[in-house]
Amino acid sequence: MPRAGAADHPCLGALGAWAARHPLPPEAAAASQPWAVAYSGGADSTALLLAAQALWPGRVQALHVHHGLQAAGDDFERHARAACSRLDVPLTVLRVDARHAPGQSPEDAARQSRYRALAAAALDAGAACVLLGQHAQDQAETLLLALSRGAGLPGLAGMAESFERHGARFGRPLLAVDGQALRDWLDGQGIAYVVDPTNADQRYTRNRIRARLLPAFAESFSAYAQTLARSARHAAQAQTLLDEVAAQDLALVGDPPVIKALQRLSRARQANLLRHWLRLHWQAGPSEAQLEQALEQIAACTTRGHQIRLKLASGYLLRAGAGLSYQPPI
Ligand SMILES: Nc1ncnc2c1ncn2[C@@H]1O[C@H](COP(=O)(O)OP(=O)(O)OP(=O)(O)O)[C@@H](O)[C@H]1O
Repeated sequence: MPRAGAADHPCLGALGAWAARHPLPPEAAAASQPWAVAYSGGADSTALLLAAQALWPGRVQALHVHHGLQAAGDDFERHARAACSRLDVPLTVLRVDARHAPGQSPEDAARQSRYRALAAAALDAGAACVLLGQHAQDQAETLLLALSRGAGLPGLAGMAESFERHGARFGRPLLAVDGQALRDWLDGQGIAYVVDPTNADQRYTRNRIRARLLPAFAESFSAYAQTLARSARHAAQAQTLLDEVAAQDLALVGDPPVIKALQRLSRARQANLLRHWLRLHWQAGPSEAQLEQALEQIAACTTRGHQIRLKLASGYLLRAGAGLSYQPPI
């Protein structure tokens, strides 16, 4: 791989700026903890791996997940091994069982098991953070996907540039980097990467958005990736405020919420509190119709004998004495 640390690498600036915005905790920085890069072998994570290696030589580890789902998985692993050996970057290959449960989408199952495996491997390796390769067009797709599903603010906030999952820290330093610029750079350098054949499968909504919607957007609004990203940041900021209000309200009405105290809040604050409460303890997200029903029931709950039992997300909201309780699915 020629000129791996080239100064014109389109991800270098973004990675450095991201690291400055999200400094490592002092003990991690002092111990020179390694950075883990989630390396699929595709263009985005290849560019990220090269940028990380250029910025922190000798402190980068690659993590490659073999999902065991498609025949091409073995080729991806072979490619990852060869590329990391050329770059002199230590690589850990993680084999996961990504089969989906009934009712779960295959992509979601693969994503869940991937994050779990990456987090466990990063903790094992003592890595400070796992870096992911999503770029500006991925963020735009995420936003359009959220809009197409009628998502609320958490969905419209798009992908976070730093978050914690399964006890590990993750980062997405390339969210403002143009995907085409990154691929052009790799091609110009003669750096090979794999192309996942399922990315072209138009049965997936995300792929249809990428293949049809984004080109149409780009034709009419050349700065669409930046403007959509700005909208995502506004939504994320508003969601942070709503979470703060919900946390204050929850402290006021009790956890689990006392019905009489809940009824004293405005309907919008009740809805915000219930969403927050369900997400906080059970990562559950009720539909708009379910939430409306819950609010009706809470408003009608003015006598001792009034029972509440209704489906909320995939569990049940119940009345338990003076308060609410939630029964998650078994
Ligand atoms: N099999 C994998 N092993 C390790 N990391 C992965 C794997 N698949 C995805 N990732 C990480 O998650 C990010 C987003 O994944 P997604 O499936 O959206 O992208 P991708 O098309 O695989 O991207 P890339 O071009 O980097 O391969 C990737 O950039 C990479 O950092």
